[in-house]
Amino acid sequence: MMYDANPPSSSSLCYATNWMQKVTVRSPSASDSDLQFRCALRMPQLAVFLFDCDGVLWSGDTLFSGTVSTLEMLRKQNKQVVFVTNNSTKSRSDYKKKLESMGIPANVEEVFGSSYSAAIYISRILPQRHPELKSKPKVFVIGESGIEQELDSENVPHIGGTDSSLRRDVTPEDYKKMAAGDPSLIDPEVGVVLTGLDFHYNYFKMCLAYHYIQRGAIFLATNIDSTLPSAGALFPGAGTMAAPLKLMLGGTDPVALGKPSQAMMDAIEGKFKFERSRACMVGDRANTDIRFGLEGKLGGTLGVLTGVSTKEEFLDGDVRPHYYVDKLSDLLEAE
Ligand SMILES: O=C(O)[C@H](O)[C@H](O)COP(=O)(O)O
Ligand SMILES: [Mg+2]
Repeated sequence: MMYDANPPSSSSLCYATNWMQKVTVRSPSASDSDLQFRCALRMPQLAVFLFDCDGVLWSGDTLFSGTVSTLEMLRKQNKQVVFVTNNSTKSRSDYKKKLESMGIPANVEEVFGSSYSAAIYISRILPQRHPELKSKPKVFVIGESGIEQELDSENVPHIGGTDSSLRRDVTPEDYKKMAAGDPSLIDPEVGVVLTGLDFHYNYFKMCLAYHYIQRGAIFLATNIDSTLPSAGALFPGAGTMAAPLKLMLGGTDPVALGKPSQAMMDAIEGKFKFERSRACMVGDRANTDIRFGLEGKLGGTLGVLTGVSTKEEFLDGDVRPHYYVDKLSDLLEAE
């Protein structure tokens, strides 16, 4: 069922036009009274759909039913589909494989992840703002291979990440070396610390990241989502990797390059050349996906209740989508 998350007060039943014609819309106002729908005028205009992944298409490795046919329906109506994920553990080519393994045709060009957003920020924007990075081009990574692959795609040197030699306890010798800035542990060419979702995070990596930042490395994050939806439940998100460093740094936040960062929106707009008024962001999380679409002044934002945010958040929170659905495949009702 499709809902309009911020309806005008009056309640009257109306039917959407064009491809949403058949969808009965219900006003989700607190009393859940019947209907108001303002998007009818806008919906036919929407030509580009930016799709969040975790919590919208799937939960971990479990594809939500109806996802394949919903994307097929949109593509059949010549709507452009772009996959915009904050999950930095996979690269664009990894996502192409995952999408295809789930029956969703996709090409690398249709995927825009936070790891790619971070890689192009570090390779194309940061050097202009920080010429000192010429002598410190390396990135110390907290994260998985998705980040490493995207940094490689932009020829950005990096250490840490999936390096298994870091998956160990810290020794008294390590403390001394880190404190002294011993190059056997503290690489003098590291100018950036980049944190993302890391399934192998440990005290040693945290120590190294902190000591690099203490020595002037720029503190970046692919994203700072607090939780990760998987198997229908929530788990520590990428933000929990940056949080200990933020605490140690007295509250300094990293620059986050994933949703809702408008640097990412600008990069996506630059790549896909779309009119923002004709684009809709579809997401399960109010403070990343929906904020991304609203602050990006997109023509529409659609919340999906199969992931992180609740109906109450979409209804009464500070960040309200234009519309929301219980699940993505509800859009099929329109066909
Ligand atoms: O912790 C994270 O990185 C996020 O929960 C996760 O990756 C979100 O991915 P998205 O919903 O943007 O596809
Ligand atoms: Mg999501």
